[in-house]
Amino acid sequence: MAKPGGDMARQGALRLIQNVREGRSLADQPGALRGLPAPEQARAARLAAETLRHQGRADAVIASLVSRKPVPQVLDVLRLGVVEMLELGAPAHGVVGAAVDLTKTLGKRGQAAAGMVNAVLRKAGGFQGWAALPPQELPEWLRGPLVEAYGADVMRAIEAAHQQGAPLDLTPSPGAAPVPDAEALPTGSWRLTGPVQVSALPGFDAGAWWVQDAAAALPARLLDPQPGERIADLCAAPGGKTLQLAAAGAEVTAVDISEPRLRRLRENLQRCKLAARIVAADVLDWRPEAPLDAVLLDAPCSATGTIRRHPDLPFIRDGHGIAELIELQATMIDHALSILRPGGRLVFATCSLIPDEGEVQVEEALARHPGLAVERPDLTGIEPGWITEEGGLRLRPDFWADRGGMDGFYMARLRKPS
Ligand SMILES: C[S@@+](CC[C@H](N)C(=O)[O-])C[C@H]1O[C@@H](n2cnc3c(N)ncnc32)[C@H](O)[C@@H]1O
Repeated sequence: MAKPGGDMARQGALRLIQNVREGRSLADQPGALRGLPAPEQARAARLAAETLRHQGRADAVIASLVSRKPVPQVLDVLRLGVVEMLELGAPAHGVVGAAVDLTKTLGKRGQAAAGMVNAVLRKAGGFQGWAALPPQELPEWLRGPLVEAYGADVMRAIEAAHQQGAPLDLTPSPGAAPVPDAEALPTGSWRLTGPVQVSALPGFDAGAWWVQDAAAALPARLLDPQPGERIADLCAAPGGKTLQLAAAGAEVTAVDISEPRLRRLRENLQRCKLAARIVAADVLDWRPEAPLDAVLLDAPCSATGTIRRHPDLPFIRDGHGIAELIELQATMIDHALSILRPGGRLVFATCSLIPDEGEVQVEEALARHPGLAVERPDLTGIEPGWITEEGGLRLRPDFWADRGGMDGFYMARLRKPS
């Protein structure tokens, strides 16, 4: 039986990690922490995420201290302990004792390994050079294509950015009062670093801002919504971009296939006192009554630009399904163009680092649609080096490294011929 406090959180974290090993994302385990008090749930979630984020470095420390690789569950207990001590700064004595107790809960193999866990973690607590160990590498299915696209140096810089994690970015409503201690980023987002309780920040209840990564805020800015324009936000939930379009005064229809995610979109609109028409549908089945002025398509993708927020992603995916997503994105682009008025504009965006889900999609759309043109981004705060050959915007986690990075994203603004 776990003792209250840290032990409950450690046991919860181990459960979360073991579910990740079975292919379930950290965000999709509603029952795993049931029964734990809220603070312990938060500790468990953080511990699991940080252990996965730093797994490569933890494994290097463990490998230097064992003669034989421990069985998987025991290895995860060791990883938790190493990360808690060396990354999160927890005192060794508490961590070692708790890890030994946790190991003993793992059946016969755990009982047999308890002495080894004790010895390894005692030594690991004094390990020198943690900060200098190379960051967790991406798995080969993703690393290979990214090295090919960006080169080995950029790959290492992206992995270093994943190791740093992500700050909290906010998108302000027009005229919102600044949040104390938030850094105003060049592109207009606000950034807070360190632990933050979002609902306790000034302006939360009034809906003066919403949480949105600085990179994720750029597709709506690139669309340049105007008051009264009829705009569809396709694949809209949970609605960060819908809020931006509505705040600009556009007449927005938000379309998404997921009812639960649309519920969050509805709550976000309510909190921010903004309005949009909400449609639960497959975007490929949805057509507006009349052609639209503009469409924002934030297409489903590999989400490989969000690993600093979701360090479990490399462990639960293996590259399968990306070819189907690429095909779906192309079909969605064609559909989005078909519901635009002549001269209307489409912003295509994905939170992916893979060029086949970004630059290549736009090149192929231009080849399929004679007269379609890309309009080069001209946004406050972006850097010229982020603009790609075909005229899109490629954002990477290693950009703004001294400011805390940004999610990986691709976006381009396409103009339908008049
Ligand atoms: C990248 S997320 C969108 C994020 C959102 N644009 C925002 O800024 O908050 C992709 C969304 O696509 C939706 N989706 C996936 N396939 C879809 C389809 N065929 N039709 C409509 N929505 C779809 C998912 O439910 C998910 O909410």
